[in-house]
Formats: sequence, structure tokens, C-alpha cells
Amino acid sequence: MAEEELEHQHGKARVRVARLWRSKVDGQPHYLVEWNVSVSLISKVLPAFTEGDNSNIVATDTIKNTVYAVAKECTERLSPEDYGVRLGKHFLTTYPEIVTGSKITLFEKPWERVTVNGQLHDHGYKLGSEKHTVEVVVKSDGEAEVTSGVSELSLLKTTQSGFEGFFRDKYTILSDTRERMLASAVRAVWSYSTKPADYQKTYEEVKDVLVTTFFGPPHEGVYSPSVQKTLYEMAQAVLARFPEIDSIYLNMPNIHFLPVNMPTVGVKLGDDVFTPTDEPHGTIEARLSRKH
Ligand SMILES: O=c1[nH]c(=O)c2[nH]c(=O)[nH]c2[nH]1
Repeated sequence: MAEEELEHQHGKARVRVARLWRSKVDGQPHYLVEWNVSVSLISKVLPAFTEGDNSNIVATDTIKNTVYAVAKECTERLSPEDYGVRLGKHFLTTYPEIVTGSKITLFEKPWERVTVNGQLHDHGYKLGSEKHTVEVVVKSDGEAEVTSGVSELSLLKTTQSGFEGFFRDKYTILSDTRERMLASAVRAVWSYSTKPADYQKTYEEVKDVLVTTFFGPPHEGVYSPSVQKTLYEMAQAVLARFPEIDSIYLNMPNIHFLPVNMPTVGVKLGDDVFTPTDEPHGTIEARLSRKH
């Protein structure tokens, strides 16, 4: 056989990790980052390719867990660059006989602290990605029926959320909790009984009422016992504030941030390292209308 050369690498791509730094002092803000991390290792595993000898493979599952474990070890807030350097070096120092190089690529999701009543919220975050949506239907009488809405209003709070006391049967695994992350990409659509003075201003104000009700006051927040209850309170707040709105539909996926649990390396369930997941997600929706 002709001489050959095999260049190879392996790793794990698109590991999503959310790192939450809870304040050491009560009543101080929480800091959250969400990173999407890919790792590729250059290592001495030629026999794995040529002979089926796996003995030197650092499993890609182990690589994924390392992303979480190193995030956990970062006890102080740090930049994605500093995290990347720490993670990349970790593989060379942990497996000096095997790993000869590492490449880390990552991006940070642009979660920003939300402003409520003119103040930065202690545990509320938002992605600046929402869209103002409109539907206009013109009937044969020439009248225009306008519905306004907002979509992709991505909100996340790092505490003041729980879910407990739900129906249990043999298929139920979920534990009760009074401490979890709550994230949603809110879609709202509302209709008017009378034309508002200013559609744009009403849109901004409805959005503000939705956001303020979701998060509660800037420091203490407000406890959410479920997405359902929070959705209802958001809809009620809009109808209470805007007499010209006669109905509002809210669609609030429950976007799960699953606590990572790796007791062997000190990563404890529900603590400060999470896997954000897009799918599957809970779907919770309702319409609240005034009774005429
Ligand atoms: O707020 C929630 N509502 C649910 O209906 C539900 N179901 C679930 O598994 N988690 C949650 N959370």
C-alpha cells in the first residue's frame, strides 16, 4: 500500500451553556451569559481511525461535559475570550499525553438586562429582537379592522419562578420546584374596540405593560407559579390599562433552561450551570377578552 497521511480531529459542536452568577450578597443583581461552544481536539488517536482502538479517545460526550464543568469553575464573571482560553488550555493540561492542540469557537447570545420603571432589573433579561406585527382586514363596508401585536419578545428571568403541585401520575418525572429560570419568546396579538389615538405609542406601552408584568419591580421581581398564571396576569394588566383594547391573545412557549447535574465534578442540579434548549418547549397560550 502507498504511504498515507491522515489528518484528524474530533470534538463537540454547538454545546449550549448558560452560566448564572448569583450575587454573594443578597439583593444584588444576577449576571447571566449564554454561550454556544464548539470544541475540536487534535490528539493522538490515529489507532482509533486505523485499527478501531478507542483507548485514547477523549469521548465527545466528555468534551461536552467539560464545557459545563469549566463554566462552573469560573466563579467570577468573565469574557467569552477568557472562558475560551481557559477551556482550550484545560484539554492540554488534563490530557498531556494525548491532546496536542485544541480549538474553541463560541458565540454569546445577546441577552441584555431589562429596564423596568426606568431602572435596570436585578434578574430580568431580554433579547432585543422583537417585531411589531399588524393585521388589517378591510370588509365590504370599507371599514378597516386592525389588530396589533408583538412577536419574538424574548424574556428571561433567573429567579422568582417555580412550578409545583401539578397533577402527577406514572409518567411524571418532573420534580416540584420554587426556583428555576423562566424564559419565553412571547407572541401577543390584540384587537381594538375603538381606534387608539396613536397606534405606535399604544404598541410601545402595551409592550411595556407585558414586560413589566412578566418581571415585576426592578429589585424584588414577582413570583411566577407557572407560565399560565404569568400569562393571565400579563393579559389582565393590558386590558386594565387600555380601555380601547377588547381582546388579547398571548402565546408563551416555556423555553427550558435545564439545570446541568454532574455531582462528580461539583456541578449541582439547579445551581448555576444550565443547558438552554429550544426544542421541545412547552406551549402555553390563551386569549382574554372583555365580556360585552
Ligand atoms: O409553567 C409551567 N407550566 C406548565 O404547564 C409546565 N409543564 C411543565 O412540564 N413545566 C411547566 N411549567
